[in-house]
Amino acid sequence: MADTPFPCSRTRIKICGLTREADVDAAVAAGADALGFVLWPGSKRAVDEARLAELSARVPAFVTRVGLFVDQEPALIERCARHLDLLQFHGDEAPAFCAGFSRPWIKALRMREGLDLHAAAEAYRGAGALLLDAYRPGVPGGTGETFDWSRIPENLAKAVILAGGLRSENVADAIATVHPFAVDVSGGVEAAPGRKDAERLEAFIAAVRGADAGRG
Ligand SMILES: O=C(O)c1ccccc1N[C@@H]1O[C@H](COP(=O)(O)O)[C@@H](O)[C@H]1O
Repeated sequence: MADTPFPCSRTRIKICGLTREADVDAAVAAGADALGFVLWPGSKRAVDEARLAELSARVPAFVTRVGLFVDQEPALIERCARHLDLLQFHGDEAPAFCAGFSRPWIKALRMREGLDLHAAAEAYRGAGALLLDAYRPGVPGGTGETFDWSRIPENLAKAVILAGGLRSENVADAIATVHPFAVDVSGGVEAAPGRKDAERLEAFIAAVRGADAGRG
């Protein structure tokens, strides 16, 4: 097992951007640990509050329901929280804002040049983890792009959820390089935006499990 502050023999897997019942069922059946629902209306994968309630009701116990928000209204976030286990803040939310709700939270950081991850880990010390995503100007996330994984220090004081352009073909390399606590995928398991592909989902989860088995 890697010598990191958050060693884990089983990399947790979050499947994000679910919009359909069949995809929720497929992700649960394939063994996902967490399911993400995008509440930001600018996304091609957006669901509204009513749809969130329907989809989250299908999720069995011990699978974490995560709501993704981008600089949104506190009242909306708190209403959605009723159907969620964890909040994912994917915009420019300040630490105090993220901490102001009735659920635990994680903070997404886009890996723009010059980002000091140690400073961010200290600033967002109330987060359950930091989710690291690719940076593309003007786009808050879900770009399907990777970033230079070697920029992630091994001794970060927060658990890392690695995101950004992951797919079954590159996730084993990503795990070997970063030793993340969890991986997060959206576009890499889709047939089209918001429509997951059961075969790609299964291949992704098998690739993660294969990488875990190879770590010894
Ligand atoms: O999925 C979206 O549309 C989205 C919109 C705004 C912010 C984040 C979004 N998605 C998240 O981005 C990462 C990486 O996604 P991908 O695997 O590269 O497609 C992941 O956390 C998505 O949930």
